[in-house]
Amino acid sequence: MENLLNNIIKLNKKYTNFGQVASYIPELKNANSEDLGICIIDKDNNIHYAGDYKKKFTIQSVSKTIILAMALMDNDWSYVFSKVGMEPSGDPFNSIMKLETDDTKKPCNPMINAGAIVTTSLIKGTTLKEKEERMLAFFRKIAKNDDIKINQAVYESEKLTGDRNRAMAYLLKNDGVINGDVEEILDLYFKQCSIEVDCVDLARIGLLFANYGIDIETGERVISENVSRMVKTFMVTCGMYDASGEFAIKVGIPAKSGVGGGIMASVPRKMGIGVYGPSLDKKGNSIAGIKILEDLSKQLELSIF
Ligand SMILES: NC(=O)CC[C@H](N)C(=O)O
Repeated sequence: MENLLNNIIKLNKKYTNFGQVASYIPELKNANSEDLGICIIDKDNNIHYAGDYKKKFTIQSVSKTIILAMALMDNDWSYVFSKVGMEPSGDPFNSIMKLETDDTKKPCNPMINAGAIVTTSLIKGTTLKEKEERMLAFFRKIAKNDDIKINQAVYESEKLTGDRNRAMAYLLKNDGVINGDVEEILDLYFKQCSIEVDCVDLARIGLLFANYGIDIETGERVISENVSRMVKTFMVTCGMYDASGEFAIKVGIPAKSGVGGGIMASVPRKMGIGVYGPSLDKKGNSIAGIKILEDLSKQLELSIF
């Protein structure tokens, strides 16, 4: 397995030259565009890795899966889906357009920024501090890593430059889709995106979703079967934004990307995969990361279709 992973990294390294690291969040520009790493944890708890699997990066939009799970655990599902839809948008992750043109005024799905701002607004807690603590505790629990924390520099950079997200959030408040203090909701959203992880953390979380919410080591049910299923389904239909269709054809694994360069993938009943490659394609997905997953899926026959 280690040979296979090392080979896949070697073969696909060249693709890092064809993309660019995200720059619209200034702090993300500091990433090394040539980094590429992978970690796999299978259902028997075997762990395999290659490349820059230990490099830390911010989770960014991969967090949307986890926050969705929390929102579904904290609220009635019908309430959650009265505020956010279940359909792919076909638009870029930060698009604002359909918030105006859709009759419902609710975001198409929880994997685009507008939808994630809604799920973030549904996290329970009496104060912002309590919500942040609950969120961090949940991330630490599902990644089985107590050292997980927020990257303060990225958080501040996002907060300073996140006016597009701010615009969406105010529009959502105006339309009654989110309630409460918009700046507080945004603060929590920027914090969740700035949580620092590595490939091992993403593989571990991916495995939990792959295993329908049961911790393989302890047997504890951490997330319900239905919520795990819903999250994986959103990963298939919307996880790679407006590249989800092509990704389903070529890779065929539920996956979620982030502009920090991470991709978390969940192969049902088999394994969790964490990939890191901060050089992104035009749609904001790790350019070499997708190639790695494509090769891996072919070689290990991982497509769910
Ligand atoms: N695609 C992403 O990873 C986007 C997340 C980023 N924090 C944003 O809100 O723009």
